[in-house]
Amino acid sequence: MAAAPVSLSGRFKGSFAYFTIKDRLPQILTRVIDTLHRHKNEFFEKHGEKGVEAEKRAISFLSKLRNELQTDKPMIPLNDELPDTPIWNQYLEYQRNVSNGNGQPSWFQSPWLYVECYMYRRIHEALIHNPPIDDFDPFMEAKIQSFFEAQQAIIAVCTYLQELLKNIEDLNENQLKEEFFKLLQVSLWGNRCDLSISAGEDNSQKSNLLQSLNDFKSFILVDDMENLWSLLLNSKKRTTTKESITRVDIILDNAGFELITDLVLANFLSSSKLATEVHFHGKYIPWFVSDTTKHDFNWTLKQLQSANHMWMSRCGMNWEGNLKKGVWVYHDHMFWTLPHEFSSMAQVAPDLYAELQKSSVIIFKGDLNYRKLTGDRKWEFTVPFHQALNKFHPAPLCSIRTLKAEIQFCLTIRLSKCTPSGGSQMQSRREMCLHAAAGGACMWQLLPPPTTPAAESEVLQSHRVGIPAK
Ligand SMILES: O=P(O)(O)OC[C@@]1(O)O[C@H](CO)[C@@H](O)[C@@H]1O
Ligand SMILES: [Mn+2]
Repeated sequence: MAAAPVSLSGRFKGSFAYFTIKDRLPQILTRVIDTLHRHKNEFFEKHGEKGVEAEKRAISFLSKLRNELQTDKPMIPLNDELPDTPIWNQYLEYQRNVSNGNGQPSWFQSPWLYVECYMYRRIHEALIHNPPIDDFDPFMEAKIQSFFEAQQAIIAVCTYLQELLKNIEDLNENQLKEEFFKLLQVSLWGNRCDLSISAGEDNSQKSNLLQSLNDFKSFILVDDMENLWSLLLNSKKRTTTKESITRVDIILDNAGFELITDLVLANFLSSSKLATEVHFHGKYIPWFVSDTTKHDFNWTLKQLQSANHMWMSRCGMNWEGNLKKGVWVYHDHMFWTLPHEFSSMAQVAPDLYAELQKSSVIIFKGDLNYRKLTGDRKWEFTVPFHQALNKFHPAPLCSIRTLKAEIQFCLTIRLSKCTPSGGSQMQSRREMCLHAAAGGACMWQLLPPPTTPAAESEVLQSHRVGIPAK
């Protein structure tokens, strides 16, 4: 197998990576600094002068970080006392070694995936170093605002779910499949509500997404929901004895509306008995502005329970009940907030890899997870997705992602509404590729780890067009 290509990086001027590091990451850092400024009085009320002093030190730390970023300074080791610090500093050493003497690892020369993850870990370090504000989540305000901005959309999906649950026992297989496909797409489009791509600007779902699914269908040129359905249905049919289980793992992405869509999907999987267990995986620290932490997950359930809308509160009660009964489990392993490609998981976090091997299917939500699945490298579009996983497959996996970065794979083309520049005709299953456009959406399904080359050819489809307006 050919060596993996170079990583996407800010050293490629004009790339999305370059634009992100040059413009968007400084914007996000500035927004964090402004947030700390705006909470000065709260820190004083809660902690007195100590809180104000801590706020000043954190702002000074973040201003220095922003200057390092904007002037392409070398990355420096972390020096807080968190359990992941040695792993981060080992990774910096690794980057020094692989930089082939091209100087120190730095913001515009090192892999985009590393520097972007490193920025969020340095933001956390700025707070950790400054008690008593060390437990402050600088993105909390934006995540809460995004939740409340999406109230109508949340009411719509919670209402839809509760109406559906009233007669879910009476649905035949086709009707169940139809509902499954709908809720998968709601979860897909929920991924547009990401505050990192918007650099913290409001990016919440305002309208009832269920009414737009048909309009959005053409933005998913090819999806593989059928195979995902077959995998779950076959597993359900095998789950006749109480010993065997169907476990679905959802690697969460953004809090707010996207988290609600993932919980709605999970509720449908449990109530339809397509899954006997659902495991959620959130982030260990505040991450990529809107990614879900344990606090966000629990806050969301409490917020729903106390909502003055019957179906929202019913959802919140049911979901908390599922967690208490153990049919739902929440995990937040620190691996998800390390810079590593997922192909390193078996070495770096063997416990997590072993946990995921218990899954019947793993659903990876969002673009960052997709980038880590494929190493965020300059792959040719025609490279088999399975190859890009670089032997990472603890279980059958599916990536549901709205495209926000250049990386993209086409494996087999069943249908395409776009042709590469030059209008080439449909080519053989593995030759045609769609040139990366700005945005789009994918449903990805990786079948159980292929045993034969032929099995691999059954693997993925993907296409892209622009992401539809909300
Ligand atoms: O994982 P998510 O929430 O779908 O997206 C996170 C994200 O917007 O952050 C990066 C830009 O800063 C993008 O690569 C990536 O899409
Ligand atoms: Mn995210």
